[in-house]
Amino acid sequence: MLPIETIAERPCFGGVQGTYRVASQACATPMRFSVFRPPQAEVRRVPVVYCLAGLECNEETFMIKAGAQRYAAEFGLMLVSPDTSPREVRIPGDDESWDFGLGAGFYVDAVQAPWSAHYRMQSFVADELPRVVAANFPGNVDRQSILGHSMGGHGALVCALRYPERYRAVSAFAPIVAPSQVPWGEKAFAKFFGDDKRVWAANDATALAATSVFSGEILIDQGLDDKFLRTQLLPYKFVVACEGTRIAPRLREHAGYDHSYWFIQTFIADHLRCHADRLYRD
Ligand SMILES: N[C@@H](CCC(=O)N[C@@H](CSC=O)C(=O)NCC(=O)O)C(=O)O
Repeated sequence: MLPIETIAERPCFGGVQGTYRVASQACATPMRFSVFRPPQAEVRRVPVVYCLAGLECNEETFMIKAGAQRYAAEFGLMLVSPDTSPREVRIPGDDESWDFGLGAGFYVDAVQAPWSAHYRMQSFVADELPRVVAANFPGNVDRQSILGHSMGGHGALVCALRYPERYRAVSAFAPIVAPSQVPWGEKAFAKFFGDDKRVWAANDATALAATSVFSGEILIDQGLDDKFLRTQLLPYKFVVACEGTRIAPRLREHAGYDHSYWFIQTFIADHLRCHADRLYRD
């Protein structure tokens, strides 16, 4: 059993928006997450979309800022958004910078001490959360998908490329696609993984593209006025890495849009419609 504590629940678009806490075995510390139950979940189990937020965010950021619930209610999708790092256990150095540690767990399983004791966000998202959802909510975890923004886009892509059998769809907003090659990722991976470049590659969407058996389209939206585009995100590297594979990135570039949730709000309906199409397909 994976019992949860309810922190708050409120009506939203005919469904319920809630924040919860679970004693995570993966992270060996309590973890928070939020869930939107659409109205359809009153009478049946509904497909589940995991929504991964970016640096400095928490389990509420995507739910409050993305404007996703209106569409999830329309399409019959449960939304699940985890916190972006452990918080109730502290590790020296976890708050020294905004792009590593607290609020910046990078959705990977650290292998290097001291981080490896608790920073196991990939196991939390890909293994444990589905079991938590199945045990406590009317979500159908045989029909799951995943999306994310920035660091969360990296997390979504890596989860889908590593575990394609678990997700029927994946998409991303302004994802970090090649963490091994950009400052945010280099800093985090050095601390989480040390020098073992095989572990780096196993957690890097651009490196994984050549070997993943994932097949299908991946919608990626990118604002062209995003201040992180040319230094941290580099979506074109992923597009090139997918050439000759069965992964089909559909990169849409949007003049004038930046890295913010205003950008995400603008295109979230397209993402959830794509996810619903695949989640409700036979
Ligand atoms: N403090 C930073 C900016 C942090 C930031 O922009 N975070 C993004 C995600 S970045 C990649 O993962 C975010 O989603 N923030 C929440 C929001 O509400 O916008 C700086 O100094 O630039």
